[in-house]
Amino acid sequence: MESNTDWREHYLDSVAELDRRAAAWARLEEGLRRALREVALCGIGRDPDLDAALDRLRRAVRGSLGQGALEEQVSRVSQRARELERRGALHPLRRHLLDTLQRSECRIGARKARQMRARLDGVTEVEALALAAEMIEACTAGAAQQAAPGGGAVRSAGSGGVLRRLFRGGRARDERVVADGDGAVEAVTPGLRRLRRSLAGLLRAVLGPEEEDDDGLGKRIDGMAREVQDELPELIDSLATIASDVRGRLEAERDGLKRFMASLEGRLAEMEGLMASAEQAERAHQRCEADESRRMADELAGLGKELSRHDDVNKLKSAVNRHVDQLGRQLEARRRNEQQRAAALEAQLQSMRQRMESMESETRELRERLARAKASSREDRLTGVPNRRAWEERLDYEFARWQRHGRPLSMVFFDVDHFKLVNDRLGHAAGDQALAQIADCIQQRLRRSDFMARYGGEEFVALLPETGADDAVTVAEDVLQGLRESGFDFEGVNYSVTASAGVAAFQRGDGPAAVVKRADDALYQAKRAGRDQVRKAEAGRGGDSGAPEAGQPAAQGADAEHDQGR
Ligand SMILES: Nc1nc2c(ncn2[C@@H]2O[C@H](COP(=O)(O)OP(=O)(O)OP(=O)(O)O)[C@@H](O)[C@H]2O)c(=O)[nH]1
Repeated sequence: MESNTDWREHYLDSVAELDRRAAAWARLEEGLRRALREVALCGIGRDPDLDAALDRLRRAVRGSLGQGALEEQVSRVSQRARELERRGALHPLRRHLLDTLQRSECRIGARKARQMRARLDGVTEVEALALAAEMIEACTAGAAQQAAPGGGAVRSAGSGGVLRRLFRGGRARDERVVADGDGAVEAVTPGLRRLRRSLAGLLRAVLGPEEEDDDGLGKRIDGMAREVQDELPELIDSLATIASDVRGRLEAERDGLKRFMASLEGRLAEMEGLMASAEQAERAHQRCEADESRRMADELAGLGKELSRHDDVNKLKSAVNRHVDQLGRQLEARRRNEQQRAAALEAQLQSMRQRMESMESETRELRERLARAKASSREDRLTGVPNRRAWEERLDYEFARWQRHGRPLSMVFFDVDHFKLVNDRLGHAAGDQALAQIADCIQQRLRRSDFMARYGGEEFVALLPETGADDAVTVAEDVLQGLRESGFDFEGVNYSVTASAGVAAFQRGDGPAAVVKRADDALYQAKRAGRDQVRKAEAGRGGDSGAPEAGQPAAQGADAEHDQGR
């Protein structure tokens, strides 16, 4: 019985022991499952402590350690994994800060960046934010140092003109940014955009808006900047050359005008002097004449006295002779004086006449120069057709006429198709020649009463008075046909070229800006429809007759639209 009881207890103990072990293994298995889940969640290689714990766990699982040690390793791995999981929300912030640090290393300095990177390990959210603030401060300090005269980038950029140095300084920084990775390419674009803006500003400041508009230089530079980003330093240099040429020309004009004004003042002063001396001479002459007259009167009085005093004829004769001689001498002297005075007056008159003539011719020349300058400020230098400024003036004029008379008025925009390819394939010089020939071709196909201008770049615009939308479409089609037939010549070879056109007629209530927009939209439609064709703007309010209703104001709301531009 005893032995039976012992055996049963022993058996039950064994079962209990097995149950305990099974439960322990189940716990361990559960622990391992959890650990593996968490490890999978966290990802291997994310953290040195976790990697070490995983290593120890791997060794424990391989069996060299006892169960207690195994459990301990599992619990360490899960604890570390849980910690990492808890800080998971920080990861994007940390990664972002690390990226930023890497990109900004050149500004912050390698040592400081290394220190900051070390501090990023295991930081809390608040600490990370504090670190970000510190980073911003360090970057700003770095930038300020670089911007300072003789600072970093500018100093290392070498010689070759202020603009070139500035740009190279900027580009060197940008290049470093590009080298940092794909996302950083974004950082270059705003830089270039800023640069283009600065170029446009520079252009406007140096040339003035009129010069810029003259040949669409601003637009051209923008296009070129986009195309040849790498060649921007050269572009800036050529821009600086153009600017200094134009400024030189303007300064020469101003100096010429100054010189003319100075010489005009000199001439006027000279003439004033001549007039004053003529007046003086006249006064002296009058004094002389008065003296002479007095002397002659004295002589005559003396003669009278002699006549009454002398009874003796001989004495009387000699006295009369004396007086007559004296009077004769006085008259002779007076005649000589008169002759001299007449000669002096003639000389003065002659010199004044010469001065007047030279002043007239200089004034005429100046007037012509001013007229030429005025005309050239309204002419596109590249193509010789009116420029944007002339266009604005003519548009105002034709718009006012249209408002007054209400006769049809249409606008056509022409844009050369794929013009970029001409530049790309044949070079900019060919592009320039093509534009001049295209402008000529358009002008040839228009009436003399029409007005055509270069709107900018490869875009031209025409105003067709007394022409409704449908007739304007016919004219535009004729122009496109002309371009198709003539193409353009470059270095003895004829190349084909086409253009697209958008037509819009003035409608009741229109201001110029509304018509410009409709014609431009129509041009866009022509481009979208495959180019080399004309599109007419949809007739909006009031039909497309082009004529305001009799007695109605033609341009309701036009004033508001008028200055908006495109
Ligand atoms: N040679 C030269 N090129 C110019 C001038 N003004 C603008 N361009 C160029 O004209 C081209 C216009 O290109 P885009 O605006 O892309 O138009 P496009 O190639 O004509 O194409 P679509 O208008 O869509 O048919 C750019 O390459 C400008 O550099 C200029 O005065 N001379």
